Amino acid sequence: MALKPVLGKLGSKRVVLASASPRRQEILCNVGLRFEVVPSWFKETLEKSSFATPYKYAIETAKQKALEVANRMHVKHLRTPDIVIGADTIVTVDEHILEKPVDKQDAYRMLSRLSGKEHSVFTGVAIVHCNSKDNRLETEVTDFYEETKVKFADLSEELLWEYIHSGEPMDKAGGYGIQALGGMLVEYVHGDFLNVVGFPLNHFCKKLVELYYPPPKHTLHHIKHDSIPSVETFENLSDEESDSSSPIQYKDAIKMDRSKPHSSGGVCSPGSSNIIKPNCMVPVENRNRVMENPDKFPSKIVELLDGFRASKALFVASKLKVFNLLKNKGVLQSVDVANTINASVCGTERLLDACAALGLLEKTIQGYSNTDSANTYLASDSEDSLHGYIIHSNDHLWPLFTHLESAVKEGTMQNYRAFGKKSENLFQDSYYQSMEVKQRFMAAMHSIAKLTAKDVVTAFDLSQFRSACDLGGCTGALANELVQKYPNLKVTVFDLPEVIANVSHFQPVGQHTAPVTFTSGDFFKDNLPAADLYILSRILHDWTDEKIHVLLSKISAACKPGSALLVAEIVLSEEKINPPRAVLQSLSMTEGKQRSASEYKQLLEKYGFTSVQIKITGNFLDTILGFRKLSAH
Ligand SMILES: O=c1[nH]cc([C@@H]2O[C@H](COP(=O)(O)OP(=O)(O)OP(=O)(O)O)[C@@H](O)[C@H]2O)c(=O)[nH]1
Repeated sequence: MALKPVLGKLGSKRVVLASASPRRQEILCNVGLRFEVVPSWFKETLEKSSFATPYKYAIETAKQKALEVANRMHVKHLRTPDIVIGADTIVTVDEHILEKPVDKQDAYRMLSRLSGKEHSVFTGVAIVHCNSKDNRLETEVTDFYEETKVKFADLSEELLWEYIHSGEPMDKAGGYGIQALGGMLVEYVHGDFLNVVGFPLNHFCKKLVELYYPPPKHTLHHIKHDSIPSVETFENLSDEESDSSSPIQYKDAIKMDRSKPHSSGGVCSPGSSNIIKPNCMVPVENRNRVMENPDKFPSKIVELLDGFRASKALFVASKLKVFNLLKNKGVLQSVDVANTINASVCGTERLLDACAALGLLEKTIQGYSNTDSANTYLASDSEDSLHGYIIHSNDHLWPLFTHLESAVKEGTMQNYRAFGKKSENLFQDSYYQSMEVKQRFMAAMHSIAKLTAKDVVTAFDLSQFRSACDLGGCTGALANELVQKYPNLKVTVFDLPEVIANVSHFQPVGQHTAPVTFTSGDFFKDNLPAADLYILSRILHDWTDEKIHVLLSKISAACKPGSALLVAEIVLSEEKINPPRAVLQSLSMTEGKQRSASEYKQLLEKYGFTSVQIKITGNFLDTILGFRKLSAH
């Protein structure tokens, strides 16, 4: 039986993966499930000894992760999901439960314990169905676990340390990643390979079928209680539902995944955003067709190959304000859209169809209409609109990326080739002197800051601070979110005079919190406003080490003991290939670079900040908080 009908049913539901694990995201993306990623804040601290078996511990942790996200989305953002999926992977050996190592010594302890032995990997999974009734959240939990046995070869000390120094063990249960370098440690695997990687896809798919297509009552006796339903359960679908013309055959899908080690890269990893991921946005219908014969068809490569067309369709539809029009009018035929946007009917129809194929619009016999996601993120007048950033991507990033080959050869930004101007200092460059370019840039920063601000201000409890200064805070979007969350906090935005001169039309109307103060200056040259908390959001990755030295030295000097620095950036995985969003951003060849968690920690410590904590939100931006100690190095 095919999986397509189940995915079709889920296509109309708001599915959330409560996990920051890029592997889980990739595994689920690969089967064509459309979902959002909202990493759980649940701390994995349940008392292990209170569980009769290790798998019960993994299941309970998975459940708590999913419930935490369901509750948070319901209460905080009033966006109740339909389904939240949580998972937890653990390794057991000699009656010990191993989770992710806390440091290299811990990784050493784990790996030497596993050396030469067989161990079990358990992943507990919870599927939480949510329903909001009278503003109260009702949940129904389905859970299960999968066990896989893995045998390690005898590991020499040399190999063990070489592996640990690769950085790979740190975010992996048991301290190894079987899908990558850690595969060299393994002699055999008995059971589901993907279960070891972090998500038992086979069992999960069966569970979905069981939930959405329960077997007719008279066949129930074929299924043993508390066991995985047999594959035959798939046959319970009617002909119509199981559409044999485009099957993702369950066994084939598993075969494909097992035969190829999973790279942790991929388009669907965290860091892209808290909205549906681009390649998950491809409608289920199309994905299934592409994946029809996974062994013979390079679907991922084809998706990447077509990616530029998809991006450009989004850019042009945004530029022509198609999403605004459909938000205001509801449903329109292509001819009406064409007339309003002053474009050809045939061209408009092709564009609208492309947007529908990409899952941005819906197409029915009545015409075209926005999806919820388009109303929320693509119409320029929406609260959470990404319009500014999309236009910036089209007008600024797209020309730069057409010169990627030169950028790679020369290792420099391609502003001169793309715009005929050099851009050493953004706002002082003649290219940015144009009011239109300046405002477009600010609109782009504003839309990203608005989208990310909530995650940044809630990542840590900042209630202990009395004053904050957002350095390079541009339109004040983050500052405004800060004063909403902490009404007693006095927030100053410090940015270049040219920026401050243009902030007025980005200010929220009808906000009843203390106003944010805007101060102009150059954070490399001028004195910084006094504050207990300094914020650098999306600043550090753009500058050279020398400039960062100047900036962090100034902040460090301005900080009193107990003050802190909050950095918001996309944090790279230690192997530096995830999330792809950060890695792809680097291709712009700005003077700066993206950094991993350990690099940010080292950087902050170098300038006298201690107790550095890092929160991976899995959304657009991660956060790093460090406290100023008594004396600087
Ligand atoms: O061979 C491999 N084994 C395990 C992994 C990865 O290890 C982690 C397991 O940790 P956990 O279940 O706690 O999940 P987190 O990463 O903390 O993400 P959540 O936000 O879901 O809690 C998991 O990422 C596995 O993928 C591996 O990659 N290879």
